[in-house]
Amino acid sequence: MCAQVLVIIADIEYPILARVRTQIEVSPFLKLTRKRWWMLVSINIAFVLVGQTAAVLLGRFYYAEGGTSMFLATIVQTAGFPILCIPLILIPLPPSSSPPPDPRTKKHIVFIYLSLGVLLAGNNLLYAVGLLFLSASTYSLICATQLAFNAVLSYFINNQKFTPLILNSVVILSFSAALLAVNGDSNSPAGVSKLEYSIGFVCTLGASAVYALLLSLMQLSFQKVLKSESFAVVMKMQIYTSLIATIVSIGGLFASGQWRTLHVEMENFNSGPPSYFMTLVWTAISWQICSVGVVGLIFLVSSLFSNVISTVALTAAPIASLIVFRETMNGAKVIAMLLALWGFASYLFQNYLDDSRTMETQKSTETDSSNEIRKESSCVVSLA
Ligand SMILES: Nc1nc2[nH]cnc2c(=O)[nH]1
Repeated sequence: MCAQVLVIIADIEYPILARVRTQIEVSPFLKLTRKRWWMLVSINIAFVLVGQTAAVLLGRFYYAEGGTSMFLATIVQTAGFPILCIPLILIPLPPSSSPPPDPRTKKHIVFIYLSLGVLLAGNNLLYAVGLLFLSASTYSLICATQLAFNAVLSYFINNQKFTPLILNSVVILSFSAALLAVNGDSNSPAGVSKLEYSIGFVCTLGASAVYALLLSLMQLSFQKVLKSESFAVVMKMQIYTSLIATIVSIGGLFASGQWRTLHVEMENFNSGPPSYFMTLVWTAISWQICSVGVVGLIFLVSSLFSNVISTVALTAAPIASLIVFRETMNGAKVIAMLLALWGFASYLFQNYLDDSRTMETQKSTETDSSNEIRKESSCVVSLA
């Protein structure tokens, strides 16, 4: 899951513009000029866009070339997690101001990592089954519903507000998925039956829902137990949950007996064993590049922005798969894509409104308090 922690989600309470201002002007940790800030944001957007698109296409390529192991396709989504230690080591962290957790809290933290790690493994297995039966374009467009699930779940779990614009975005993204459900897909992988298409659709939709649930639960853990959303804490959450998910997925590979056929699968891979190996390695690397971008955007801008970018990036996969797999965009897919973009726009516009309101309030509070100070100092002057 590229975005697992990642998209720790829709913190509408941290509006984008307000956060941008705060990060640039106030944070001594980031101390960025506006130009450098924009450069870093652009680099991280590129990481998400390239990492996620490459990972989805490579995942489809693995199946298209004769790969059959859903568990192997699950493992590669998290197995590259040691790469995440690089930014954790390279980026200097400010000394922690909070006391170390007591033994009870430590137990809770271990429980959180374990349960979220297991949920993440299940989530990645659902994604792997979805991609087995669907074309890359249909798969990606269904994944875009994660934003709608996110809006609904964060209303119940994270007390996020649900406005008419958010409702509009949920309804439109649901229409987009429904259109793909009833329309079928002329680009479905060879030999996929109607029933298998339905299984692929349901698993991908289920994965998008579980992904949104993971994000909301992670945000809840940061607020209630970890009591921090610092760079190190978020990175550690990403690393430990990926470690657990990788162990669980490897367990699944052995329990299912799929490991016995891996050797044959590699020998029979259409483009040869070296290509088999490189496909898996680069899928794992691509998911981690995407993860670095998602976490980077959370810190540079906000988790909401990060979530929206990774969802918008999903619409790049259908375009890329036109070129790579010669898939075609039929009318239904084009309309589904336009609906998805409309859904994102509606979601973003709500955040823009929240931002503007927060900045207005901030400005008037600042003006009020500077007037207060002026009044007080004139008082002091007159008293003197
Ligand atoms: N981990 C993960 N995240 C995704 N987000 C969209 N598609 C996927 C996927 O296949 N795996």
